[in-house]
Amino acid sequence: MLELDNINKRFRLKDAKQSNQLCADDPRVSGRFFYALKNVSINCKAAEVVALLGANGAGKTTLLRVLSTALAADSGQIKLNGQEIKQNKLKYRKSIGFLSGTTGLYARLSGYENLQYFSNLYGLDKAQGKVRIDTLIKKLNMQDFIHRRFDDYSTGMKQKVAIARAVLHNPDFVILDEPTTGLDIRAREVILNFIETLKNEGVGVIFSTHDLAEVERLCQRIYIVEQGQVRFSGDIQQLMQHSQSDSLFDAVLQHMEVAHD
Ligand SMILES: Nc1ncnc2c1ncn2[C@@H]1O[C@H](COP(=O)(O)OP(=O)(O)OP(=O)(O)O)[C@@H](O)[C@H]1O
Repeated sequence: MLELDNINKRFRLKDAKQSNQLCADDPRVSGRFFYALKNVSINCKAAEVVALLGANGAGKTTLLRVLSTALAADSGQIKLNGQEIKQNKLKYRKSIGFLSGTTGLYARLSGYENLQYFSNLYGLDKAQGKVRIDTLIKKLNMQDFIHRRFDDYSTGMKQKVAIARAVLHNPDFVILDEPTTGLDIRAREVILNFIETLKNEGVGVIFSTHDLAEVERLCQRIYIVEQGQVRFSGDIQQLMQHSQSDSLFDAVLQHMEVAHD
C-alpha cells in the first residue's frame, strides 16, 4: 500500500503583490505563504485505481508531486507497505512511476531512443530493456510512430511515450497527473485501457483527472481535493449516498466549495 499521511506543504510567496494576485479571499494565503496542502492523507492499494478530483488549482498536482518526491513536504509522511520512505528514497523511487505535466523527453531522439535511454538509466540490461520496450509499444499502440523524431509527435503520441517511460521499470505504483488531458478520443482510449491493464497486473494507480466518465470506468475509490484539503474520500456509491444524488457530476460539485466557470 502507498500512503500519504498528514501532509502539509506551503509555498513562500515572492512578495505581497503575488499574494494579492493569487486571490485576496483565498483562505490558503496567509502573510507571505500559500498553504497549498493541509493535513492531506490519501492511500492506494495494489491492483487499485484511485482518482483525485478537484477544481483547477485545488492542489492535485502539488499532492502528486509530493507523492512522487519531486517536491518535499513540510511535514507528514510517505509510506510504502507501512514503512516510512524517508530513509530509503532511492528504493522508493524504483517502486513508483510518475507522469508529470512535463514529459522530460528528448526532442531530437525518436520515441524508441528515448525509451532505450531511460531503460538504461533505470538499470535494465539491453535485452530486458528491449523486451519491455517492445511490450509497451504494443500495449500503447505506438508501432506506427515510435521510430520517428519525438518533436514531430502529436500530443497523444508524446503522452504515450511519456507514460511508457514512467512504467519502464515495472513499478508497483504509478502516479499519473492528468494522463488524458488534451488527447483525442482514440489516444485517450488507449491510455484508459493501459491503466486497466496495469491494474489487472497488480499495479496500484493514482491519477488526477477532470473527466468523470474516466472515474466511473476505472476507479474503485476517489478523493475530492478542494483548496488543499481532502473534502471526500470513498467509493462512488458512498459519494452518491453522501450527496443524496444520482448524478456523479452533482455529487462531485457538492464537494467543491468554489464556484467554477
Ligand atoms: N511554487 C508555487 N508558489 C506559489 N503557489 C504555488 C506554487 N505551486 C503551486 N502553487 C499554487 O498551489 C495551488 C495548487 O496548485 P496545483 O497545481 O497543485 O493545482 P491542481 O489541482 O493540480 O490544478 P489543475 O487542475 O489546474 O492542474 C494553486 O493555487 C497554485 O497557484
